[in-house]
Parts: sequence; C-alpha cells; structure tokens
Amino acid sequence: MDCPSCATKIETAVGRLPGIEDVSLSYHSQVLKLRLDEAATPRERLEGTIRSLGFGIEDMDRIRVVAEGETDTDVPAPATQPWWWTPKARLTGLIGLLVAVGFLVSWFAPSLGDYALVPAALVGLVVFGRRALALARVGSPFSIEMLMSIATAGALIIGETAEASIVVLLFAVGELLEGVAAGSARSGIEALTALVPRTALVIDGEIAREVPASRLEIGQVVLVRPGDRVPADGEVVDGESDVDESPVTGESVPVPKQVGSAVIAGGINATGALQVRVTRAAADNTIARIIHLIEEAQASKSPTARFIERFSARYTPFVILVAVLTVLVPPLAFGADWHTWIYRGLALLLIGCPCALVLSTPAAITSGIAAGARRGLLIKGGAALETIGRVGAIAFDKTGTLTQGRPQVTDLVSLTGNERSLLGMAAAVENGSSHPIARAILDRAASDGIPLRPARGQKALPGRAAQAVVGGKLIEVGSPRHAVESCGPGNLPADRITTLEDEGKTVVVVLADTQPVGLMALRDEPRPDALRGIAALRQLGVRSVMLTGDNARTGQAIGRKLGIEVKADLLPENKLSEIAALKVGAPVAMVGDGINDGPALAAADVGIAMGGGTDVALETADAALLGNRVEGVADLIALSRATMTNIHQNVAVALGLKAVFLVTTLLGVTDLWLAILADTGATVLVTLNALRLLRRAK
Ligand SMILES: Nc1ncnc2c1ncn2[C@@H]1O[C@H](COP(=O)(O)OP(=O)(O)OP(=O)(O)O)[C@@H](O)[C@H]1O
Ligand SMILES: [Zn+2]
Repeated sequence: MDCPSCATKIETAVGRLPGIEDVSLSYHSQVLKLRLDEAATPRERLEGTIRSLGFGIEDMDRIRVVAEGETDTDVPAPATQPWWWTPKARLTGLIGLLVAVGFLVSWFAPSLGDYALVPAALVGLVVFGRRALALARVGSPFSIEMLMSIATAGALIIGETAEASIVVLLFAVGELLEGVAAGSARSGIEALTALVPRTALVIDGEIAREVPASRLEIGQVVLVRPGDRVPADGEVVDGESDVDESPVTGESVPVPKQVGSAVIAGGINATGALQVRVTRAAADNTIARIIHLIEEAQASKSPTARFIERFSARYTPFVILVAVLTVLVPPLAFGADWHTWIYRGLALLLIGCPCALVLSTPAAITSGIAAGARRGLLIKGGAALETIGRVGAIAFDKTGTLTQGRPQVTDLVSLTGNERSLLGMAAAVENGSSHPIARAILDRAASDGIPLRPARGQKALPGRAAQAVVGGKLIEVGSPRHAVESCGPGNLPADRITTLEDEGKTVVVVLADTQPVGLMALRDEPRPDALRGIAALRQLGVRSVMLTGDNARTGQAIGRKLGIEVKADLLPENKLSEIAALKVGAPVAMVGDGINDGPALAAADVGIAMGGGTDVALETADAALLGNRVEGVADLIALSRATMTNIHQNVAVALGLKAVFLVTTLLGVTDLWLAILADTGATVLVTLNALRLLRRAK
C-alpha cells in the first residue's frame, strides 16, 4: 500500500464480505487484522478480494490466528523484498520489455507498424483494467486506474497503439516510484519500533531470565545493563546511571536516573546497571503510543485535507465532463476532425485524476507528525498540527512549566509563637494536599524534624488556601488575598509581604481562627530553558503570556526574569476567561504540565502538555513535549509552519501541473504520454517533497 487511502479501499472492500468484523488495517505496519467467520467467508475468498484490488498478501504463511490481547509487536516484521523485486517492479519490467521489443520489431519490420506495441498496451490494460473494475465494485468508479484504462482502450481503438503502450508503461513506473517513496516515509516510523529491544532480562530471585520484551508485565523488574536499551517504560528501583533518551524525547543530553526516576522504553543506558520496575505493558508504552498517534493522525483528517477531498470529489467528474465535451463538441458543432478531438479528450481523462492533490496534505501531515515524534514533539493529529502554526498567543502555566515546579520554603516568619510550631501547624494542614506548595511545606517540616500534629477536616480551597482543624483551631494556609478576605487588611504585616513578593517569592499566610499567626515564603526557580524558549517564541512573532494564581508582584518578578507578559491573581476559572480573551483574531495555545490545568488546556485551541517522558497527559492535550523543554513549543510552531508551507507547495505542484496540461492538451500540443507523466510525476513529486520534512528532523 502506498498511501493511507489504499488502506481505506481495502478496509471497505473487505468489510463488505459476510462474516467479517473489526477490520483494521495499519498502513504503517502493513498488517490487516480482522475477526473472520470462516463458514461465511473462506480465507481464499478474502485473499481473492484483496488481490482483485491490485494488492498482494506478502506471504500466506503470515496469516495467523492471534490470541485475544496479543499485540502488533508480536507480529514479526515482514521480510522486506528489495524494491526492484516487488510485484509492481516485475510488472513494470514486463511492460518495459514488451515496449522495447515492440519498438525494435516495428523498426525492423515497418510493415507491422505500431501493432508491435499492442501486447505491451494489452498487458497493462488487463492488469489495471481489472483493478479499475474491482475498485468500481467497492464504490470508487473514478479511480485513476479507471481513467487510465479508458484512455488506453480509447487510444488502442483509434489506432494510437504506441501512445497506449507508453501510457501503461509510465503509469506502471509511476506506481513503482510512489511505492518506493511511500516505503521510505514508512521506514521513518518503523525506525521508532526498532528502538525497543526484542528481549528483556527479567529478574527472578537471584537470576535474570530472558523474555520477549512484548511479554513484559506490569510490576516485573528487569535488569538493564550499561549499553542496553531500556525494554519498557518503568521506574528505577535500584542503581544509578545516565540514560540517553534522545531517540524518543529529542532531549540531547543524557538524563541522570536514580531510584524513583521514570525511564522510557528505547532509552540507551549509558553508565551503570539499572533495575527497572515495569509500569506499562508493551502495547501502551511511550513508543507504542507515539506510533498509535501517528496512525490516528492519518485516519483523522485535517481541515485542509477535508477541503481538498471535497474539492477533488467534484474535480474528477468535472474533468470527465470536459473530456466528453472535448470529444463531442468540436466534431459535431464545427465539423472538426474526430480523431484529433478523441485523442485530446483521452489526454484530458488522464489529468482528471486528483491523486497528487488528495495526497498533498496527508503526505505532508504524516511526515510532519513523524518528524515531530522523532524530536519528542507529539502531535495528536493533523488538525492540531495545522492550528499550532497559526497561533497568535501562547498562554503558559507558571508552576512546573516556566518554573521547576518544586518550590522551597525560604523564609518562616512567626507573628506570635515560634517558627517550629508554625511549621508544624502548616504541615498538618497541608498533609494530604497535592499542591506544590503543600509538598514544599511538608518537605521542610520533615527535614527540620518536626512531627506532624494530628489534624482533621482537611480541605482544599482551590486557588486560595488549604484548611484543617488542628488543636481545636481552624488553621488556614493560603494566599495573602485569602487572608485579607478573612481577617481584613489591618492585621497583616503588609511591608514584609511586599518585600518577599518583590523577590519573586510566593508568600502564604497562616491563619488560626482567622487571625494571622505567621508567614511563609517559598521560591520556585525559573527553569533554565524557559528564558530561551520564550525568546525563541518572540523571534517567531508569537506573544507569550504567563497565567498564574500567584499574586501580581511575585508573578511580575518572575516574568521580568523571563521576559514574558504576566496575568496574575487568577483563580482557576479566571484562567479560562483569560484564554478566551487572548483568542482575538488568531488561535491560542496553552502550555501546562497537564496535571492541574486540564480545563485550561482544553479551553485553548491547542493544549500543549509538558512533562518528563512517561507521565505526559496526552489525554487532555492536543500535543505534548516529551523533551520537557519550553523551547519545544517554538519547535512545534516552526514544524507546523514548515508543514503548512510543504502542503502549499504540494497543492501548487499538483494543481499547477494539471492546469498547464489542461491548456496544452486543449491546444493540442500535449501527447497522451505527457499527460500521464504529469499525473504520476505530480504524485511522486508530492511524496518526495513531503519526505523533506522528515529529513529536516535529524
Ligand atoms: N494548598 C495550598 N496551600 C497554601 N496555599 C495555597 C494552596 N492552594 C492554593 N494556595 C494559594 O493560592 C494561590 C494560587 O494557587 P493556584 O493553585 O491557583 O496557583 P499555583 O498553582 O500556585 O500557581 P500557578 O497558577 O502559577 O501554577 C497560591 O499562590 C497560594 O497562595
Ligand atoms: Zn494509494
């Protein structure tokens, strides 16, 4: 199969057979899966149906019954034939030979004339004509095969046998080239599958035993020696090492891993032996999800692709109509020569194939998505890829996206008692909360050796505070704004708060029965890559805005360091309205860590999740940055723009060539074989152009 639409044709045709369910055909792995009731449809009939559409089954032995739950990775990769020995290549060779012999014969025996070329044309006509009929039966009457067969038959009838034979030869060559080009696009994605090793060493008591990586189960512990590739997504339970995850995440620096770190299948373990507990089965590890994503992206059509499909659905009948008129009108109305105008009409039929046009968008989108995947930029479909390049503004969540997301308590200010009891109280309230501030306070209490006091009724007030009853008092830990609302502005040490906030620290106030008893300041360092990432976006002409629930002073202090516009003091629902307000004229993207900001990611036109490796929240986002660098956002935009440029070039080539040939054919300066060259040539050009996107990636 050369293109996803081939896969659709087969799926439709096979799906119509009785007793067949759950047909799914993966264009990438070239594997067809279905549930078959052999009483209704014997295997031979299934095979015959596929072959009648002009596709082969590489090896009947590879038809296998799979057990429930078995994954694609268990299916051995097809033994790839060299391109010059594929059925297509052999057919092309045969037709080429017949054409060559035909020309020789007519050279030596001029009396035979062009009849020597009839065999070549007939072989092509039989092969492609049968395919055209099979396609017509499954609902595609205007296939290129049909147009080509009519043109060939017509040329034979009016005695242009040389032309007819050249047309079938060029068509066969074009198909062959398309196959080669499509194959190299596919191998870019297959390379990803190859990243995961076939086997893994499972630790079983004292010994390590080798098992297929596809059979690893969640919870098993595998040994990854230095130099090995990590066989599964998992968590380090023993050992320390640097792992090069660049093949999956695009992150070029090896990542240090200790006990507790997440590792991704496909990473290369550099220095020390690691023991890794498997956290995801092979079927849904990061790489499998990337591949799945690319396949889904192909199935879901981008807006441009949909537009072009609608256009081409009208284009072909329109050209056929023009061809019919071309044949009929001049001879009937103006007494022109029939032969000339039939010839021109046939040439027109050949340019009526929208193949190159239909391929222009999906080819580029697939390459773009695959190119992104190679650099750790996951894009969930063509629509997202198209939108990202057009965004006018990008909203960033602060915590964990522009900052490290690991705040540290820097200052403790007790207003009444001592600092240790202040910390103990706050920690008791925060115990159980997952907010980064809560974690920071709990860590500090633990490192200061302060025991937790019993607390009950722990509750979160999102975007404001956490509260609980400790020692009979209602203790609240929250933003200064929340404190002002409960105790009035008079009782707070406002100067002290202002000073801390101007240093870029987040201040929380601890209240006991609505009376302030202390302050805590926390600092969350900006991420080193954030500055570069924002600068790169500015270069692309995109506005960046930081959205934060923190107060304005803290936000501004961080914003100044990063050179980014700041919207502060936002409650979670205000973040949504800020995003809506940014949508003026151009779409908006939202970048977050995908943990607390699901709604904001969903509210934007494009939600981009950032997160280290395995725990990316792809469910809520349209795109994800596996490399976990802010610069990835600019890379995404650049990739999207490059893809759109590529699409426009493809459309221009496809339509441009057709337009030129439309005119020259009507003027009578185009030969039939030039018309077919324009068609297959355009398809090949479009595929090759789309491949340039993949090359860019490495
Ligand atoms: N569990 C909590 N403990 C203490 N203070 C809290 C807690 N939850 C929220 N706050 C207060 O509310 C403010 C806003 O919280 P919110 O969760 O909306 O923002 P954030 O996640 O800290 O920052 P950002 O929006 O930039 O990611 C915090 O700065 C803090 O002052
Ligand atoms: Zn195709």
